[in-house]
Amino acid sequence: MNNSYRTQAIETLKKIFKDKSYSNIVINNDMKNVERRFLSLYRKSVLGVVENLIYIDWIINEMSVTKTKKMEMDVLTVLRLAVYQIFFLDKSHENIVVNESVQYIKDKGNVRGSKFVNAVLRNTLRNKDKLTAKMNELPEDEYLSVKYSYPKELIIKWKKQFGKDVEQVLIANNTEAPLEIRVNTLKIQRDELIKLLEEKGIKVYKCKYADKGLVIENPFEIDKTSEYKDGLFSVQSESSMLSGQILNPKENSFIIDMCAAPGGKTLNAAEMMNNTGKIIARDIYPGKLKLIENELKRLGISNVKVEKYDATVLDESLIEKADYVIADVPCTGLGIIRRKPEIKYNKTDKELNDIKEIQYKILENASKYIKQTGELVYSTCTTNLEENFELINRFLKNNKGYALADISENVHEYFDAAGQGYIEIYPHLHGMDGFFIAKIKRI
Ligand SMILES: C[S@@+](CC[C@H](N)C(=O)[O-])C[C@H]1O[C@@H](n2cnc3c(N)ncnc32)[C@H](O)[C@@H]1O
Repeated sequence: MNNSYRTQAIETLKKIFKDKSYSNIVINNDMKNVERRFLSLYRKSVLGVVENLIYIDWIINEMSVTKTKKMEMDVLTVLRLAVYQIFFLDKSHENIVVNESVQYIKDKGNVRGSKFVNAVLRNTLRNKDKLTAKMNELPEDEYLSVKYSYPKELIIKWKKQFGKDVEQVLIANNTEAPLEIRVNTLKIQRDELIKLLEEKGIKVYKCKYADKGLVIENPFEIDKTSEYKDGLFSVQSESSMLSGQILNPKENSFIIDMCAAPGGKTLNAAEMMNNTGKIIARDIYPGKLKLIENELKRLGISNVKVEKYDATVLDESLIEKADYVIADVPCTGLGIIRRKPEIKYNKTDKELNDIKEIQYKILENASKYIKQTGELVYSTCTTNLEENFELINRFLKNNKGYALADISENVHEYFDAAGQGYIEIYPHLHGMDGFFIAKIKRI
């Protein structure tokens, strides 16, 4: 091992914890400072700490009189990284991990801190088996919370929702998500792209549920390939692709995408319409809209107009104008913990209540934009019922002119509720990101 990647990993972790930045964004940004041969260890270690934070802090608090809440940020972060590596990575490196961690704090001029780190980590190494045994004896909710690193409130909530499957749910949400890509059918067909990628030694197979999707088995730096630069595909999760498959827009339609950035669903719809018709792609954050504009050029799409707009404000000029509306609303993100593990620690009840009201308002506005023959797809990347079926139900009760539309033909035979107009996707059942997708029509 080598200390240089450790220094960067600690800096990255500090940004994630102190500034509450998304791990995937910070990692992608900081990766350039890490030697190529350490990239995989760097990424795995940073994500591993975030994913197993409650477990790690429980171990540190068992082994130290000074508790994690009282520790200096540098010392705490070094300990978190080392404890992760001691418990989750190759055993043979344990002593190197301790030595490098102690050295890191010493190099900062903190001799007392380095002695403390040494004592906690040596103590941890000596007591590893005892600690695991003690963890296994914790009362059930606490055990699940510590072992899989989810706040206790979420364990209690999910026990109510998933019953005896809760442990499977926790495990599935801690499992690394596959990298999926969407074939740009304006430029190439799926079988042809498979051939091109395989010729380069990139192993791919077809997604089970998404007709335009491929799973990349050995995903590193896929965006450096000429196929990516030529716009033959985009990175998009299979669940997100299904939302387009459910929308299934006809050529020459007019679509409003109310929460469009970074553009996955807009771009998929544009490809499905064969670059005909028109899509207005809106988002409240102008910085994120630039991402869509860049993608339009790369993919060769010309039927999209990008606009900054707040979806909670009704746009009178668009009432009953759209053939389709996409309302891919901001949400708690509890379905994408596999990709952004910090999501499990961040949400409060107040935030949830605020977000539900925003979602409801966006849905209400969306419903006003569709023509009499139009269709609206509402989606979230959360498994939280309050943001999903319950929200749709509330809307339908308050708005008698609307109903759920049968989508069973769009998702083949796989989802029971598709005939009733919606699907619920779960990592533990489908191996995909947790999503809710519903199609609503006027009646
Ligand atoms: C789930 S993401 C959309 C993902 C996107 N549809 C895609 O497939 O790539 C939700 C988006 O809603 C945007 N957003 C949040 N509040 C908004 C508002 N009031 N009006 C419009 N967009 C909003 C966020 O910036 C975020 O990009």
